[in-house]
Formats: sequence, structure tokens, C-alpha cells
Amino acid sequence: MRLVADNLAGERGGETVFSGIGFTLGGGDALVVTGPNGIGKSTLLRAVAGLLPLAAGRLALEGGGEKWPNLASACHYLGHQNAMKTALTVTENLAFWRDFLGEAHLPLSDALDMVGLADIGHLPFGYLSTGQRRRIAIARLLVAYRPVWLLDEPTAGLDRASEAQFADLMAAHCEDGGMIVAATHLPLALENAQQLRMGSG
Ligand SMILES: Nc1ncnc2c1ncn2[C@@H]1O[C@H](COP(=O)(O)OP(=O)(O)OP(=O)(O)O)[C@@H](O)[C@H]1O
Repeated sequence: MRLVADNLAGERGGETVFSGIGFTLGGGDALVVTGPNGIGKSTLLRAVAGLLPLAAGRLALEGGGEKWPNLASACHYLGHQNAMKTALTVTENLAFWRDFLGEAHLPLSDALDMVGLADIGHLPFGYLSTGQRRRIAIARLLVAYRPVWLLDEPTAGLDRASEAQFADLMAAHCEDGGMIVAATHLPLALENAQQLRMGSG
């Protein structure tokens, strides 16, 4: 499977925010996107996810077969927001996403265990701390399978131990043939990742 981005341009509110962006990822590859505030990192990720139209260029998932007929169908998108309902419990939120997304992957209890929060499935999401909320949002990546993870500031609010735990999850996803595109201001422990520095000419 290959994710091909060719000569992309993105716009917000009628203004071009970036142009001439290109990259190619194969199974197991990761791309780290960096650049100053407002340069268009989130816009790029949302375009790859199919949530925003491109102003120009071509995005394609090659070799996805019948299971992943287009790029959007193959993507998990973890945005700045955690996309969880505060009144529902952690388990209810994750069960919703597993059923909504399809392609059930890890059991909910295993996913919670892998983000170090095995004991809080019964709590309303709204009771959780900032870092705990982010870790539950990360657990969503594990309960339904998608080969492409699009991660916008995934480690914002995480402590050191949780950062390391998430690095292991990203590495396992890539070892399994998955792909990652991550926008970040913080160092991410993604070995051998390609780098895209937006705004550096
Ligand atoms: N809905 C919108 N309408 C108009 N302009 C927008 C909209 N959303 C974002 N923008 C503008 O698009 C540009 C790119 O924003 P974007 O969020 O992609 O940047 P970013 O590189 O992710 O920034 P940060 O590092 O602060 O997260 C900014 O100038 C922003 O003001």
C-alpha cells in the first residue's frame, strides 16, 4: 500500500495557506510535519483525511484493494479535539467509535490497558484529566483498525511515561505495515520518519 501526495495546495477562507507539498509513504513509513503556528499543518492533515477539499494536487491511496477503496476510508484522524462525549463513560465512548468505524481491532479492555488506563473504563469521560483524555483518544486508534494514522499534536498534554507508551504504539503500528502522518511541535520518538518542514521554502 502507498500513500501518494503530489503537489498539494490548501486554502482556508479563500486564502492559500500552502502549496507545492509532496510526499510518498509506503507500508511502515511515517512522516513528521513541523512548522510555525498557522503554516497549515492541521489544514494538510484534514485534507489528507478527506475533511477539507484540496485547492490543487493529488492525494491517493494505492493498493488499498476492496477493503480500503479510497484514502479517507483508510484513515484514523486524531485532531486537536478528542472527539469523545463527556457524559458517556470511557467504555461507552470507545464502544461507540468501534461500532461506528467498523473493522473492530483490539478489545476495549486491551486498548485501555495499552494506554495505561485499564481501571477507568467506568468513569464519565468528562471526569478525566487532560492527559487521560488524550490517552483515551489514542485508545480509539486501537479499537478499530485503520492503516493510516493522521495525528495532530498527538502528545499535547501527555506526561513523559505516556509519551513513551504512545511511541511504542506508533512503532508497533508501523511494524505492522501501517503508516503515520503526524503534525507536532514536540519531538516524537518515531525512528526513521520522513520530515516535512512546512514554511521553510
Ligand atoms: N475555518 C477557517 N477559516 C479561515 N481560515 C482558517 C480556518 N481554519 C484555519 N484557518 C487559517 O488557516 C491557516 C492554517 O491553519 P492551521 O490550523 O492549518 O495551522 P497549523 O500549522 O496547524 O497551526 P498550529 O501550529 O497553530 O496548530 C491559519 O492562518 C488559520 O488562521
